[in-house]
Formats: sequence, structure tokens, C-alpha cells
Amino acid sequence: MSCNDYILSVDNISKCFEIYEKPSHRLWQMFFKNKKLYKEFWALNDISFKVKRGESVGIIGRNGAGKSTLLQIICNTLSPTDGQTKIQGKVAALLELGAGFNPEFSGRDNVYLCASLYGMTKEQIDERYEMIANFADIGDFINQPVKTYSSGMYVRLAFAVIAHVDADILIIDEALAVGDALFTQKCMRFLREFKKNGVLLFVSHDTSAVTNLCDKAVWLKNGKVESFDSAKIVSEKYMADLYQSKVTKNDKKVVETEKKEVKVFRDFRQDFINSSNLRNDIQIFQFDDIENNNFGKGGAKISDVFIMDEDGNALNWFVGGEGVTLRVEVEVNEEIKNPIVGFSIRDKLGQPVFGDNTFLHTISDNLLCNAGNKIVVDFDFQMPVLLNGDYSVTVAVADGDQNNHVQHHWINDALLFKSTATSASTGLVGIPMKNIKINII
Ligand SMILES: Nc1ncnc2c1ncn2[C@@H]1O[C@H](COP(=O)(O)OP(=O)(O)OP(=O)(O)O)[C@@H](O)[C@H]1O
Repeated sequence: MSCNDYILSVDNISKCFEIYEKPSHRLWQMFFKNKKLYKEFWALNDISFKVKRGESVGIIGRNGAGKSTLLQIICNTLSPTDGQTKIQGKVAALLELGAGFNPEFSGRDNVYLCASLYGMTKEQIDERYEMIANFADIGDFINQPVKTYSSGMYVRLAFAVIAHVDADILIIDEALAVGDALFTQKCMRFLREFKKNGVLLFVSHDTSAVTNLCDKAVWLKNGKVESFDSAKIVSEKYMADLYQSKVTKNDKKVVETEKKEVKVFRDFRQDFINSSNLRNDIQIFQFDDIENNNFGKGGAKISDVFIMDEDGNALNWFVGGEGVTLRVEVEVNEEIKNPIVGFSIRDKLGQPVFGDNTFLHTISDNLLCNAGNKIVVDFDFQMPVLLNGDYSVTVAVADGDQNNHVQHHWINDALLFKSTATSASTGLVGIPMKNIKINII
């Protein structure tokens, strides 16, 4: 592949900040050139990756990892100490709230100011102004000085501008792109369209957002590229690292969760669907690389995961829309006070489709597991109808509660599902319809 195929090329970028103990030392440094009055801090170290047109890349990393520094360098608002970036096309960014806006100017004037900074002529902006104002949808505030705007209004206007300047590369910091739910949906729809032809660099702490929106991801750790790969793989590695570093010194008996009779209904068309070629046949594959796909503190170990029928027989295929049982078996190696066992079913992009855990079921019980115990959990549920494609099942056992817990064992891709025929026509999954009424009046 020639280097011209890449729209963005980040080559060996390093950035060193000079940290002065006192502000006055910065001034003295200008006079005492031979003496070093600062400490060096390398925020970025030898960062390299390349992006092709139509690729979207998530940038993930913990606070202080160097994400903003890298993106400022790509936007050319900060110069690197070493290395270079090569960019083919126009970069537009939503990185800093109000950047490029004059607070005294009205929203309208700022649209003209900001779009002209992106190289648009007055005629081009005249042509697009209505579209930009409609996208921002801030009503009469568009004629008020932006210093009177709420932060949500700032974001709306800034996003509306960068969405209409014909950028080849869009850089979005998700932390800033938060507006109300409707606006976020609008932005996401726009970004999904944009990334078909342009390059999206999307900074986020939320790995689901990254796997949902991006093909690839860069994980920055302490100013270095820890991983650059498919968004799903990088997100899994990042999550593994995050959970491992949260392990603290915290380290019931066999728990067989009691089955309760629950009123369920099948889709009223299920028999018809199951006798047609739309029957949602889902094959199950046991993932064979578990050793490379798991992490955790090790106080408990998931020993088996399978889908079974009512008689407890392990299945190698089942039908979406029908009842199934997902069994997770866990060997306990050390005392666990509040075990939570959970699963998540993800699509091929790593986006969670649905999942659940034992927390709410066992919240009032005092489940204490000792070394040598075995936890057997059966999740009995009606499998939604899956769209065609590959799905993976992540399972985990933790100690604590929903928000604060220690992961003892987390397995990505414990099982793989392959859905080859489906009656679901839209959305992420098909849910059972109790009835559909049609009145022709
Ligand atoms: N102007 C500066 N002078 C000195 N140090 C800086 C400067 N800007 C950033 N840093 C340091 O560089 C490191 C990387 O910062 P950066 O803002 O790029 O991280 P980040 O990954 O974007 O973090 P966050 O997720 O919190 O926004 C941090 O340790 C930060 O303190």
C-alpha cells in the first residue's frame, strides 16, 4: 500500500512539556539559556499509526494518557517535540468548548467566523447557514451573543458548524459532544453517515461507544500506544487492564439460584416462523482461545459456560425467540462475600446487545462462598430473535455490587453464536410480539 492511501499518518510523534517550578522560572529561562530551569515531562512517546479514508478510529485511554495532547497535535494547534503528522484534507475538531468562537459575537456571526476559519467563503457559508442553524436547533439564541449560551448550546452550535464544513477528518471528544438525548442521536446519525467517506477520530472513555462507532482504536497508556487494532480487540484489552488495576486487597455456600415461575408469552407467530425459512437458527461454538481472552483476580474461576435445554443437555444450536438456559459454573478459590455472575451478548462490533447478572436476584441474600465451593447459575430467558451475524458471549464473576466490585474472572468470547436466518427485520434484536392488531376502517 502506498503512503498516499492514508489520509492521516502519525509518524513517531513525541511531546515533551517543560514543567517550571515557578512561573518566573519560565522568564528566567529566556536569559539563562545554558541552564535548564525546568523538568521535562514526556506526555507522548513515539506515537505512530495510519488511517485510511472511510476508517474511524477511537482513541481510548485513562485520564492523563495523552489523548488531548495527541489530538491537538493532529489538529495543528500544538507542535510536537519530535515526529510529524501527514494529513490529506481538511481537519475539523470538537475538542475544546467554545474554541474558535468569539463570546461577544452572536451565534450567527460565530458561524461565519468559525466556518471561515475552516476555509469556507462567505458565499459557501450563506448557502449552508440555514442547514447549520437547523442542525444546531437553538431557536432565537442563534442571534444572541454566545457568552449567554449554556454549555449544551455551545456544543450544538460548534457541532453544527464542523458538520457542515466538508471536513475530511473529524475529531470529536465525546466528553464534549454530550447534549440532550435527541441531539446526541442526531450527532450519532451524522457521524455514522460521515464515516462512510471521511475519517472520524473519536475520543472516549466509553469502550461501547468506541466499538459501536469505530472500526479501529488506539489505546494510549502513559503517552505510548499500548495497542492499535480493531476497536473490539483494543477495547477488550483496555477493559482488562482497567479492571486489573482496580483489584484491591478485598478478596456462601454453593449457590443454586432458585427457579421462579414467570409468566412469559411466545411470539404469536412463532410456530409459523419456526416452520418457515425465517426460523432464527443459532449455532453455538465453544470459543477455543479462552486462555487469551480472560482476566481477573482469580479468587473464582469460571469452569464451564453452555446453553442447555430444559433437561439440562448442552445444546450446539437453538432457535431465537424460544426459551433457553445459559448455565455458568464457577469454582471458588477463596472467600467471596457477594458473588455476582453475569453475562453480556455482543454483536460482531463488540456492542452489547443484552445481558444480565445475578445482583438483583441475590441482593437481599447473604451469599458467602468459601474456597472449594462451586457456584452454578442458570439464566432462564426467552432468547430474542437475533439478526444474521456473529455474536459472542462474555461471562464474568465478581465480588461486590453493580458499581463497586472486584472482577475475579472475566472471559470474553466464552461462546460464539452464529445466526443464519432471521425473522427480525430491523433494530438490534427482535422481541416477541404478544399480538399485533390491524384495523382497517
Ligand atoms: N501544557 C501542559 N503542560 C504540562 N503538562 C501538560 C500540559 N498539557 C498536558 N500535560 C500533561 O500531559 C499528560 C497528558 O495530558 P492529556 O490532556 O493529553 O491527557 P488525556 O488523555 O487527554 O486526559 P483526559 O482523559 O483526562 O482528558 C498529562 O499528565 C497532563 O498533565
